[in-house]
Amino acid sequence: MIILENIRYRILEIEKLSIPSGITAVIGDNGAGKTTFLRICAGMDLPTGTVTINGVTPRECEVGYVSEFPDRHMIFSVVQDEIASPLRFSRKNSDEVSASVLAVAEKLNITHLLDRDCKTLSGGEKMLIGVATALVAKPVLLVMDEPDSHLDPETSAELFTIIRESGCPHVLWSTHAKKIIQHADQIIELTQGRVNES
Ligand SMILES: Nc1ncnc2c1ncn2[C@@H]1O[C@H](COP(=O)(O)OP(=O)(O)OP(=O)(O)O)[C@@H](O)[C@H]1O
Repeated sequence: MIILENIRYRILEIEKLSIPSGITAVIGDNGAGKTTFLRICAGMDLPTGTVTINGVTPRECEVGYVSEFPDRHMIFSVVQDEIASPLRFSRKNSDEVSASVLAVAEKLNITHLLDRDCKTLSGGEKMLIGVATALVAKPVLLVMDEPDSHLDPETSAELFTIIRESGCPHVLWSTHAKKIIQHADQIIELTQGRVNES
């Protein structure tokens, strides 16, 4: 369970919100606060109030974050090094890193991209590399900020199935795509920084 209490941060004002496990679609108009909400859930920004994921703060557990603009956050030149980065930074041994990178690349059907230069990828390919990099360390929370804005509907639907099958306990998926919203386990709708009660 993700629990937010007494949150005040920029546009956000959330008294109490409990998010069960599963895929949660985060929706709302432009400027409603979706990215701000995702960033505090991921522990990237620290609000007034508390955010916990299964009883601990986001910074005390493994969180994978996929930005709306994943190429802005890529730090390595070659795709496989980029995907490997969370594991290398946590000093996993190289055999384990290689096996995990290959496994996540196979799941996302991107093995043909592993040797490519990140700069040469299309927008959709960069998004899939961002998802692979976020998933490789088996996060307890996967946060994705409008991944479908760069993906064609078919790839977006495939991504939904892959994420569902990944076994990641908590997924926050900001989206405007009706199909994703329909298939999510729950929906959080934001209006000017507040959660709509439904
Ligand atoms: N660093 C910041 N400082 C001050 N205000 C900010 C900052 N970042 C975002 N905002 C404002 O907070 C509001 C919510 O922004 P946010 O990016 O969370 O919305 P969003 O729902 O993700 O929007 P979109 O769908 O357009 O991406 C906007 O009015 C935005 O201008």
